[in-house]
Amino acid sequence: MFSLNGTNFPSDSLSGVSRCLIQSRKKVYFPMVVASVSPNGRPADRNVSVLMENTLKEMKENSPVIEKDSKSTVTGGVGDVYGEDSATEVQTITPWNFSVASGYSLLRNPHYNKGLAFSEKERDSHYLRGLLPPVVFNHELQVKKLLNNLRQYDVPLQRYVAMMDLQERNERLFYKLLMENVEELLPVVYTPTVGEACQKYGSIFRRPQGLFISLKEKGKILEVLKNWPEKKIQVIVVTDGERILGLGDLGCQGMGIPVGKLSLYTALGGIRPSSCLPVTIDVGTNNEKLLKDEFYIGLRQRRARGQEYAELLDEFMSAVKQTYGEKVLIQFEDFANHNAFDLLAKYGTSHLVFNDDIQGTASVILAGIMAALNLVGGNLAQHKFLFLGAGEAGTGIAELIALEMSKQTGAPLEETRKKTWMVDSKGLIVRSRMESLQHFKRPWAHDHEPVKELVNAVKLIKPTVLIGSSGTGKMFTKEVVQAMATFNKKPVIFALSNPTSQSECTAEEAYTWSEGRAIFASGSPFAPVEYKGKVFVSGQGNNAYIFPGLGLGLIISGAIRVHDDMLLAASEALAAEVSQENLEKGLIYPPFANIRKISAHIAAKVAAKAYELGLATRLPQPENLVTYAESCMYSPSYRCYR
Ligand SMILES: NC(=O)C1=CN([C@@H]2O[C@H](COP(=O)(O)OP(=O)(O)OC[C@H]3O[C@@H](n4cnc5c(N)ncnc54)[C@H](OP(=O)(O)O)[C@@H]3O)[C@@H](O)[C@H]2O)C=CC1
Ligand SMILES: CC(=O)C(=O)O
Ligand SMILES: [Mg+2]
Repeated sequence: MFSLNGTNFPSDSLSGVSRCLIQSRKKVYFPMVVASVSPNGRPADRNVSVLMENTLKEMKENSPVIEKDSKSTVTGGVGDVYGEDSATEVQTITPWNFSVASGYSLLRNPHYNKGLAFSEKERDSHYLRGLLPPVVFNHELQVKKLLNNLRQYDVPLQRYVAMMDLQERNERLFYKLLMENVEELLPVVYTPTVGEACQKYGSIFRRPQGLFISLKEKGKILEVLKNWPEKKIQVIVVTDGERILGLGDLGCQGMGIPVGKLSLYTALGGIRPSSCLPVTIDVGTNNEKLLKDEFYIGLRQRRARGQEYAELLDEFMSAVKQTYGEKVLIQFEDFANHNAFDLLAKYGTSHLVFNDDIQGTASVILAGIMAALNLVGGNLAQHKFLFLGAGEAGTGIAELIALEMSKQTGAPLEETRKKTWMVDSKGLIVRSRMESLQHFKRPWAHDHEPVKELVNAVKLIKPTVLIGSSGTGKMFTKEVVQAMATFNKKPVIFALSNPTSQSECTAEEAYTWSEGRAIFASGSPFAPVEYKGKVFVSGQGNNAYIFPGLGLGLIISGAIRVHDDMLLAASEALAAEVSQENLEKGLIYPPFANIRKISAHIAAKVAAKAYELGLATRLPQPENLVTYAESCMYSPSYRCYR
């Protein structure tokens, strides 16, 4: 008989190796799998078979964050099962703190499955004989095969489904494939394809991903969080699905976004997948088409508003803090603006939260502008900005530009904001509209006569930088782009709306209509364009450049709050990664191929800022934050199971 935190088990119910786990003093043999407990609480036999060997020292070294990358076959992480505190203690067995992985179950467990890459020895020791064909593939060959398979699909959604299937089957293979082919596969797991996937989520739904918290779970969210199999969560991306990209209210089907964003946290920012939690809050949908769709997966009711909504969100935010502590990062994603700004203001002072659409986007676009200044000349304060779209993305970017300008010139924010103009669905935002404006638009209501059409606003304001954040496609017409090109030698144009169908213009339109003079970036990627014998490559102005590195920086420093200065630091770090060679091609963002290195630099700057502001709790501050950030990143290399 032995006891695990008060629960007694017959000693023959665990294999010898697991007894070794309990008994060993010097080395801790830490099972990936503790036990499968039957309803009567008895561990099922043969389940403790996959072991990772780790010394206590290694565990302590590994403990701060995520995962120490390691070339070793056996180390490579802490807390994959229990988290850092588990090094010396086996946790109480409850239905949610163990998993089964041996033999057939091992092949069905995406965290540990290696498919054909299981070695002969592993096949022997982990009851896999006969469950796999005789061939052994290495990781590289598996990646090659999958890439070949993916390229056979002509329809992007088929590729998306294939990638999700892989993630559900073999997580490490999924991440290796994604990380090594990030430029090719980002558009599959992220914008634009993830937009279509959300629209059709009900039809393509196979296995649930992430946590669904609906009004039905009101009063029980703490329990719902316990149903999630992982205990050590470091990043949560949460949406309520009301503004999914530029596609509007997709209700519960917005889950594709947190899932996609978090796979980028891992692939681009090195956050361990098991510490990422995608969440969709389902308060209904006002999308009539979905409400009538028999395959819709969410609550079939119109959206809850007011107190009912606020109470559910409040319960969620409290439950998260109670379950995962105050250092869990919560990223708000794709909320409609009537909730987004309020949620950020409400929880920004009590939780480690940021809104990706408002703040992450601001940071990435400010970086792009900083890089563009190398091409167009002048400093920030010498430029004039016009936005189409005065919502989360638009006003978020505008505010960060004003803040940076204020820091650079010493001018008050009220002054630097005057460099920015905005057009919404009712036309130019001017002072005479003040009374009817939502609060986040008011700082941008300057003195001017009313102007209805964008093209007229462009002609009157004469901006040097035009930014589309309207969620409405094709708004940068030929006339608009040509107007920009009449008074700018090199007009800077951002068409940020996602997915591609909602882009304010295409790369081809921007280059052709400006006669090859535009400095162009877009939210969703465009293929290179040939114009008059020259090839133009455009950058992707997407918050995916920022949030993975920002998150990594917050985690490695143990930050307890997000501060605007961290966003500015992230912008500077990203802009510094744009090489002369990139600029010569007209690129104002570095290639995504280098994103892990870029994320480490962003993380280091963000972490340094957290220490400087006294918001970091992980002490002492590492000497070299870049090296430290890199050393903490998740590696998808397979582990050798003993
Ligand atoms: N590239 C990136 O990294 C990111 C891109 N985005 C994209 O930006 C877009 C907007 O997102 P977000 O700011 O959150 O959305 P919001 O709903 O908060 O804001 C949209 C704004 O666009 C205005 N608008 C809509 N249609 C028109 C039109 N035909 N003419 C003029 N103005 C219009 C709205 O006007 P009104 O207020 O009058 O209704 C509103 O001000 C989305 O497509 C999203 O995918 C968002 C975040 C990041
Ligand atoms: C990129 C992103 O966050 C959006 O389009 O909403
Ligand atoms: Mg978003």
